[in-house]
Amino acid sequence: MTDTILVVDDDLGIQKQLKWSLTDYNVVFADDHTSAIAQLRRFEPKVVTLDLGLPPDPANASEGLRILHDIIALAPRTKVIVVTGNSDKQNALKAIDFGAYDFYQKPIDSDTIKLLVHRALNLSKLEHENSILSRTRSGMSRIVGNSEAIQKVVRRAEKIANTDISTLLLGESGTGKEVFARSIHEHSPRKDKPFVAINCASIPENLLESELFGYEKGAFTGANKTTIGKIETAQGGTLFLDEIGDMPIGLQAKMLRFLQERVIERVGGRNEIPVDIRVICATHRDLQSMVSQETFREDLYYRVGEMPIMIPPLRERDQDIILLARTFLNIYREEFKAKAKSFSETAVNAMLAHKWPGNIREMQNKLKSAVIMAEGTVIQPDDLGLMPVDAHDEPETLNLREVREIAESRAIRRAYQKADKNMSKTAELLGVTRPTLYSLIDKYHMEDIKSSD
Ligand SMILES: Nc1ncnc2c1ncn2[C@@H]1O[C@H](COP(=O)(O)OP(=O)(O)OP(=O)(O)O)[C@@H](O)[C@H]1O
Repeated sequence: MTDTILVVDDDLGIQKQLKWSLTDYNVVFADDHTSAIAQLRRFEPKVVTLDLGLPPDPANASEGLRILHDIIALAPRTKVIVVTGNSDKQNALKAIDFGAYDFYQKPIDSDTIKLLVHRALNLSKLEHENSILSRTRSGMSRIVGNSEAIQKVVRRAEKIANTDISTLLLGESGTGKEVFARSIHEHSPRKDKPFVAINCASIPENLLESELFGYEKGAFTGANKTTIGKIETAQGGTLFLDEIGDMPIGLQAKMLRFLQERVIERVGGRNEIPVDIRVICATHRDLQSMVSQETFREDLYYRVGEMPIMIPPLRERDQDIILLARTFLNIYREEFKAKAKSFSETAVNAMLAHKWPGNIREMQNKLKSAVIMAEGTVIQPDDLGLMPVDAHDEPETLNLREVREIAESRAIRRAYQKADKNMSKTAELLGVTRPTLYSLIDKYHMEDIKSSD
């Protein structure tokens, strides 16, 4: 989409000259305070060039500075390049003091002004991306995600990080349970102590007990020396028990005792060893139904699940799909020195339509191979191993009202992603006004779509 530049100047000659210099952009004009503010509101330009010498006070810069002041107050991220007469350095510096991005002295030279605008625009885009990232990365910096769903989970995790409550992370494989466990640890008072993770599903049943609790010399054949287990290794810190649903029923009673009494005994040992550990568990299984099938102890279930946190699957986090894809694209591009820089529109649509059964892990894998395989700078659905979204994706219903509703809500989502979540741009892409867009969002209950303007 072409970026809009607002030129505030009352000199028609200069307006024309700037229009010709800035052909890569959509240039809009204003010639006084009222029209400048109206255009600012209407087009939300990232860059404004502003002549300081405007009527009714062309000789002094008072009107120009007033406009500058109001632009910065209304849209503080806008980069304003002030244009001054060639002997008016003092006002130029005053403008910089007021918050202008740069100044430029007449006469106007096409190449220079082009370069200035280009740089200002780049900076504005970078700042915008950074602000998204910092919003996304506020607090729990490992967790990339802008959707309301993930932000809610982050807030919940941040709150409990300070406590010692046993947390149970629930969610499909690859949704980020381990990332959350680490983040909780890093935000807890135990952060300088060890974070020890153990996957209960990946260790054979007969070894899991000694792996967790350790063993005394001579406890069994091959136990040549006393060895401490994962629980003792985590002393003072956090123990992450992944796939707790796969813990053998025989070991569950011993786990319960450790969680209740905070003491352990090594295998073959007789001494009770006190432990001070925070425990975080995770599982993709339905523990509640395991309890009813008696494959998971009810008392242990209540003990590990004092505070459950449900991490939503990626397919329910539309907004995060593109943000994560861009994040991984940048990481892998750098890592593999690849030339892929962006996604084609069909690739974006294919990613939004894909169900992501493997969640974020699947996205990492797809992005890695796409970055390596892409022939050009633009990643296509094929590079991602995805089918382009086409007519086969039609809704099953034949009810015209429903068909229309499905098509409309899909179009709103796509426009919103394409417009980088800017509501004015989303409305513009859809060819509706902002109020109409808001009423459609209400009508289709798309509460996750919010203004980031
Ligand atoms: N919100 C996120 N932001 C960035 N990377 C993420 C996020 N969530 C997960 N990841 C990455 O995705 C991968 C899978 O995450 P993780 O191992 O935490 O998932 P999991 O739910 O524990 O999976 P499993 O149940 O299969 O063990 C990891 O490489 C992790 O770094």
